[in-house]
Amino acid sequence: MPASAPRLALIHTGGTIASRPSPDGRGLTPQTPPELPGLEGVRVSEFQPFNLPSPHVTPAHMRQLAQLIGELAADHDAVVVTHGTDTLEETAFFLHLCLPAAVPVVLTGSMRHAEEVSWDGPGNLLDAAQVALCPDTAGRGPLVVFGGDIFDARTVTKVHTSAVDAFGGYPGPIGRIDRTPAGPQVRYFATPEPRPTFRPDTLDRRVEILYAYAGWQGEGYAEALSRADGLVIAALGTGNLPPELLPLIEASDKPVVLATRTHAGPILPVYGYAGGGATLVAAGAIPASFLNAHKARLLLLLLLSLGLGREDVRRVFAEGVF
Ligand SMILES: NC(=O)C[C@H](N)C(=O)O
Repeated sequence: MPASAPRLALIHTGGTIASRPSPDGRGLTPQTPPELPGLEGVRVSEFQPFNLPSPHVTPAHMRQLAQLIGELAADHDAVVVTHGTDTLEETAFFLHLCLPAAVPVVLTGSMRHAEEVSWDGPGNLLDAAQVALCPDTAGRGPLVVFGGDIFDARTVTKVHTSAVDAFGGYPGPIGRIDRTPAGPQVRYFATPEPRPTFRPDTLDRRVEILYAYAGWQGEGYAEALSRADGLVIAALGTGNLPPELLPLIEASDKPVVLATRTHAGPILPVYGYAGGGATLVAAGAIPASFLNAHKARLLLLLLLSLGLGREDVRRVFAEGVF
């Protein structure tokens, strides 16, 4: 292979793309990482920092991955990460927040395992590698490629528990890869925006998520707030809550971020009834903009770990530059 051949780092972390039925008959478990099919003229180096089902992945693993990618970026042109789909969007967003956009990083996974007829692992992996190596991908930072669609780490979300097209998210893919007889065709529909990185030395803060529902009177709120350094609430609609939550939020001195449990759309503090978004924001709550609750949690975790206070946290969420 010529010395000028592109260098790709392939990082395996587990998930269904590495899974098979376990020999003890208990069900699927991560075992062997997938092989990258049909990519000629590329020098591929493989790494496996851990081999986990993605429900076992924590922010500490995400940080470990960010550090590894930071090291590999010095002598690789692009990075692909295989990952379980359940928390893939969280790892993608964490990497998006921590890594400079100059490093092309593409995450992918599969919804079917290697012993199923419709295994989607090899196709997704090849797509991810080709997107990562595509010159137009440079400067976009971590992306997710699944089913030929290319997603922004901020907006991508798992939208189906079992379908092969498991990823979506408002306002949809930012690009697409298709295979043609002439080779892969990658098209982008959006241009990247400049953004800062958030890189604390340690992840030593605790952020919990509470999920709002009709009739919630704040059960669990005080306990969560006493344990945590900040809370995210998956609130109703544009960021509204039952009236009982208003005095609880008013009395909180720790950051309380409002996301929505609705699958798309921003937090807008417009309603003035007790518990309406306008009253919650006046009481100190911080709107999460378009981020879902689990991504807002990661941003809040990084900001608190950087030592930011409530007003600086509010400013970062309000500016929306992340
Ligand atoms: N399709 C998958 O990868 C789901 C699996 N439970 C995981 O996230 O590890």
